[in-house]
Amino acid sequence: MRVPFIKMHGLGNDFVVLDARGEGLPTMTPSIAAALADRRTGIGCDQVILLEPSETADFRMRIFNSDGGEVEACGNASRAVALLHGAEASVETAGGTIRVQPANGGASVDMGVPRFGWEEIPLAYAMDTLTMPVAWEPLKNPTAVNVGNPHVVFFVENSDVVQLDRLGPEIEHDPLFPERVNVNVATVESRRRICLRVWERGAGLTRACGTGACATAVAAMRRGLVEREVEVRLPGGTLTIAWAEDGRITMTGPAAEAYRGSFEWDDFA
Ligand SMILES: N[C@@H](CCC[C@H](N)C(=O)O)C(=O)O
Repeated sequence: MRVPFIKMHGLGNDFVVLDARGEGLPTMTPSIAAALADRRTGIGCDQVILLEPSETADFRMRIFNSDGGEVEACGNASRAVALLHGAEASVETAGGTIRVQPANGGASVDMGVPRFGWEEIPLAYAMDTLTMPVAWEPLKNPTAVNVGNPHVVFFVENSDVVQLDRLGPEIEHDPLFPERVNVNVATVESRRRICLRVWERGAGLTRACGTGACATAVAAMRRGLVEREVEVRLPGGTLTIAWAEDGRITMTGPAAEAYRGSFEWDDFA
């Protein structure tokens, strides 16, 4: 079966989008997703995004990391699919229903309400999630936030010098995080600006992580370090994150279509 795909990205965090809202596809599996995502032998991307019909929202978005694991949320892909859909829509994800609105070559996304309970992150055992009593070498006392998916956020003096390629996988796989975790290292530059690098669970270092930006902004707001609306600068560009009094997070930023193509399903199955 020949399957069309759309290559998209949000701030350089790139996706292979398969639109199965009309015609269905054979069953997606972790090994097919990993094979498609492979940059040497597949199409290559950080996440494979599968759009399907939904019974509760305008459509459903399924997210597979480049290691093949299916996960709950992806901020940058939410903006990309908003652009593809071309109109305001509710989107069912495994992390909850979000609302997307295309705007100025990108989109605004209502990412829902963050959760802070240790069992909601989830952590392996009870502890304060605002200032966690844990450390991995220079990375100390992070904040844990679940924004549909699990994040841990370290505030450091200079995020550029952190060995995230070495410490990221160690923290991601620490038994403290039974579902693994996305690892954010952030420097607060002013009350309206944060600089961020992210080691993504199941994908490694990426140019940008939308949910990481949301988790980091909310963590900094909870600590009183920044205002309720901030710019988060990532290696691939900048997102605006606002946390409203009603508890909901809005993420705004660019997204783009790179090219369209097709592949033979059996070559990856
Ligand atoms: N790139 C994404 C996050 C993708 C999922 C993440 N790696 C996880 O495993 O939770 C984003 O922009 O949020």
